[in-house]
Amino acid sequence: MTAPLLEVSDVVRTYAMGGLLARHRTRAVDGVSFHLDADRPEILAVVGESGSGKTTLARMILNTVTPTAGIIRFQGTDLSRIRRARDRRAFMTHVQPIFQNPFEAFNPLKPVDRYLFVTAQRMAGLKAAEEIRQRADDSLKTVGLSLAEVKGRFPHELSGGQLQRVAIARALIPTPRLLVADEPVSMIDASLRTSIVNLLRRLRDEMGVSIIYITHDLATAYYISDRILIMHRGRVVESGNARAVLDNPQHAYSILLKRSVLSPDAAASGGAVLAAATSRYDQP
Ligand SMILES: Nc1ncnc2c1ncn2[C@@H]1O[C@H](COP(=O)(O)OP(=O)(O)OP(=O)(O)O)[C@@H](O)[C@H]1O
Repeated sequence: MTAPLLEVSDVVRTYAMGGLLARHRTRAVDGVSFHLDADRPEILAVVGESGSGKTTLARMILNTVTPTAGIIRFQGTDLSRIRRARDRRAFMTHVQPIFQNPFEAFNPLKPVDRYLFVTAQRMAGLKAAEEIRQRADDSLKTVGLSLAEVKGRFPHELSGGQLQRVAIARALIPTPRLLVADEPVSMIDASLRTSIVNLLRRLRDEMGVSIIYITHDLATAYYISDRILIMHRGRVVESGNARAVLDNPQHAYSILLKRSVLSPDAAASGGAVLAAATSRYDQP
């Protein structure tokens, strides 16, 4: 039997909070379990308000934050057992991050093509200059750009949408099986969001890449995801087929989340309506 691509089992992450006298632990992620099949690429949306634990969960899957309890396995390997640099590199060829702000992901003083070349050398193990250039160009073409367009250009010479495409191209160079995309379109101009979101869908359909898509945005989650996890205070309160859950949420928090996000007031309030509504939900 093939091991799942990713198995997250009862994972917890706590952090110490407060000063010396009022020290307590907060459960950023509190007993989360799910898995991704190895033979069925999918987009899994993880949604929830700010502070619900989405980024902490993403970091544990990327193996940059260690769970306090529980196990995460990638292709059957327990991530806590990956210690040697060589094994870490091998893991990173399979699981790649996409971050929220592409301008923070690149050094402003380095031309962006350097990143692609270094990734092709270090992560994909390519040696010949022509092979490296070719892999960078192929990867850029997958995201609708080309090496000729970005060669020698610095991050500030590209739009946010173009730079996020370069970040995705870089992540694709080692031919990963899983992308962990944490709010990948929230800093991108609204007019360019759809093209990035469509790109994620194409990567699933044409390259067989699974994607964990972390977002506040229920509309794009509805549009591209196969499954959804709704998180609240570190826990998964509802999960299932994305359209079924969003069309007909069952859990009180999911109903509130949908209502708050979709109400006309919500767009104008920049999240204040959601925060107010969910804090009402939190009242005992
Ligand atoms: N390094 C840390 N030290 C202490 N507390 C942390 C740390 N990282 C996260 N937390 C806390 O854990 C909780 C979950 O945070 P997390 O960033 O995972 O949520 P999120 O859903 O990704 O929020 P956002 O959408 O705002 O990024 C929050 O209460 C946060 O303050």
